[in-house]
Amino acid sequence: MISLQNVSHDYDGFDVLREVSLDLHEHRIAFIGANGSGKSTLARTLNGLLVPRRGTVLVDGLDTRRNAVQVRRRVGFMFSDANHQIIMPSVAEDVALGLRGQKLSKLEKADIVAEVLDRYGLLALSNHSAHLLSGGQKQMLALASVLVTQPDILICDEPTTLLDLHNVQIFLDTVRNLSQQVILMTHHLEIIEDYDRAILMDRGQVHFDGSPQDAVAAYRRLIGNREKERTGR
Ligand SMILES: Nc1ncnc2c1ncn2[C@@H]1O[C@H](COP(=O)(O)OP(=O)(O)OP(=O)(O)O)[C@@H](O)[C@H]1O
Repeated sequence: MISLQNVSHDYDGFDVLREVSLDLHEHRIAFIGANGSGKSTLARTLNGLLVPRRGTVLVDGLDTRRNAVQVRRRVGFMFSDANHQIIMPSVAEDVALGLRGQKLSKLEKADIVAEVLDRYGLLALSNHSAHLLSGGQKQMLALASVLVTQPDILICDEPTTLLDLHNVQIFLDTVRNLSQQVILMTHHLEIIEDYDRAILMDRGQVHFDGSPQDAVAAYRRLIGNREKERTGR
């Protein structure tokens, strides 16, 4: 489980997260909220990519401030733009990178890579250039490359932003069937309907925490109120 305790962060004095405390234990949790509300910053604190200025993030009791390596092993991270994540020239090599350092023979690694590529519909593309894949294929590759490391928890920061409707569906179906805990940051409110919990962020704070339906309703009310403030009507 990930636990945030009084987490605050600022960029050069500009507060982005303010005293956020949450225990994240449900199987699938979504974070929603306006641009700049702090979702990506919060996402990056969950696997220690970012250590918050104040407060503590614990992953299964491990403090991200002191146990970065163990935390990264437990928590996989997917960026919205897979180009930030794909490192190796070929599809198979990129997935294999996740197995480096593991005590496995070349043959065992090749078998695992082939099995993972097959599971995510990429086997026929094994030897293709990873950077020449379509956007949807890149996203599936990024997912495969994270999941080959067998994380307990998967953080997805706006994973569907660059995908067309068909690839959104493929991505969602894939994620729906994962046994791992999934924590998703998104602007696509329709994709979180069957999530176990949704948290609405506003100006670096938790504004609402509950069911997806109630969170989306709270978001619409919030936007309505902000619009009234802005226009004075
Ligand atoms: N590396 C950075 N340096 C300075 N400011 C940053 C940095 N990253 C984010 N910010 C600022 O922090 C605030 C929160 O950004 P963040 O990306 O966490 O929000 P978000 O809810 O994910 O937004 P969006 O939905 O637009 O992706 C924004 O005002 C942003 O400009």
